[in-house]
Amino acid sequence: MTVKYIESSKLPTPWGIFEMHGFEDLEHDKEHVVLSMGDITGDEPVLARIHSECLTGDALFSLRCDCGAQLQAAMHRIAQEGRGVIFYLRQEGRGIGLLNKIKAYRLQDKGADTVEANEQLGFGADMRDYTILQPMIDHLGIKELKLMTNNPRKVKALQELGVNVTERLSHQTGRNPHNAKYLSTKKGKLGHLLDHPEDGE
Ligand SMILES: Nc1nc2c(ncn2[C@@H]2O[C@H](COP(=O)(O)OP(=O)(O)OP(=O)(O)O)[C@@H](O)[C@H]2O)c(=O)[nH]1
Ligand SMILES: [Zn+2]
Repeated sequence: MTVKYIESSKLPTPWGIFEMHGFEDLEHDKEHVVLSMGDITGDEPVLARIHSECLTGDALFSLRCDCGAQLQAAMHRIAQEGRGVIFYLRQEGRGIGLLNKIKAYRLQDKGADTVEANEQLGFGADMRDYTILQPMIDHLGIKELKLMTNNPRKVKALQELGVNVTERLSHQTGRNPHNAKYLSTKKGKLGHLLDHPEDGE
């Protein structure tokens, strides 16, 4: 197995006290973190967020995307329910890494959209690989997920890997004037299910 469980500790947050589990991903040389609350084993599907690292949005308050708001909303929803899990996967920039994301942002500053920018740099629109999830899910004893996401391709990718997603829960938040075009592109080119009227049909 290339993903190894290391240790767990408490993580107090503004929304409640989570349990934080650290995993080492030997294949990709990454350290992943899972936050859980309540008993996530058992037959009842677990409220879950599979969140891809976004240093700019999650930690630096960037308004270019909706990641930070989605992360906070997920923590809030889980705390309200008292049971759930957040996989914080170190797949920065949809898998291209932070420095390439900055290059992509530079191209977007000059007019490209988020997909065109990746392509101009020689990457696919979405380079993420979710195979790392299975060992973490198995270790934590999770059977089924109800997933907070607007991305149906994420649900499909997980189901193809054998991860049981029973339900997709819409997770729309964090829209602002700086990310409106970005969200429209996610809807138009990446198939995200967003229902703001400005995002078109
Ligand atoms: N390459 C690239 N990555 C970006 C850009 N904006 C955000 N990201 C990354 O996109 C990832 C989040 O993916 P999103 O497409 O926003 O959302 P998702 O995870 O597919 O879907 P949701 O579950 O609905 O959030 C994070 O790793 C961000 O760092 C961008 O313009 N270019
Ligand atoms: Zn982001």
